[in-house]
Amino acid sequence: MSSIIKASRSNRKPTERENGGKKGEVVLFGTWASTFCTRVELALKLKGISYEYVEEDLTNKSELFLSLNPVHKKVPVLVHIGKSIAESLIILEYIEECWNTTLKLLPEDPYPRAKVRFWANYYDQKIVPSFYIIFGSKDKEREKAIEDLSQLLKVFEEGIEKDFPGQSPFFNGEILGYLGIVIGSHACNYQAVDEAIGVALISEKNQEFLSWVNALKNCPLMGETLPPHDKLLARLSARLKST
Ligand SMILES: N[C@@H](CCC(=O)N[C@@H](CS)C(=O)NCC(=O)O)C(=O)O
Repeated sequence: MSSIIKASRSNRKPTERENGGKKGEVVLFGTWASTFCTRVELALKLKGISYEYVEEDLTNKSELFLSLNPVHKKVPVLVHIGKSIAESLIILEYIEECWNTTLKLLPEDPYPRAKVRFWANYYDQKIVPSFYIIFGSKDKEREKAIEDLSQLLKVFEEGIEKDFPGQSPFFNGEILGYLGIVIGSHACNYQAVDEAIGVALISEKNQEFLSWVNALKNCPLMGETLPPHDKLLARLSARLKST
């Protein structure tokens, strides 16, 4: 793995057990603009796990990468002591279970735990695809797609308020939690998308959601892990021009 880019990244020194004891035992294959990879980086940093980062060129996927995720052929892939794990939500759960002596990403109680997983799943199944539809459409079709997103966000807002009355499920106490990672890694990029498409992605009707996202954006770890705004904007604008 000569192309491995050493990528820091922990807020405190990990214990030997946490980092597996040897350099290179945790390797993340990702790409800088991927919100799914940001999720994994956030979880690794929160748990204080040292890792190496390999930037994968998705236009020319390496044989090594394809051998690690032969089913979906997508980033992120986490390799832990030579074993590969794919799919960001599954990787988050793996990290939570494997490094279970450090801070927790998920609530301890099974019921709120299940609810957090439910809303993370809703976000990935319903909301993430609607961002792609907005990005890939124009004019009236885009207006309709933005309205559809607003309705999905309304369901999300109402569901969160009902399931977590008077508390934020996005943080575990003061610390970013599983749902905060899942939502924030994606939605905190909304300004770059707004600027690229020239329309506000999150409607005025979803002020609640916007306030949650802005709270997540203010979290220092989120700020240092998200892709840089200008670089992302340039990437999105180039994508739009080429379609
Ligand atoms: N459901 C997957 C989605 C991952 C995904 O879509 N990754 C994109 C980058 S953002 C990718 O690798 N695309 C390459 C391809 O589709 O060939 C997850 O949660 O990990």
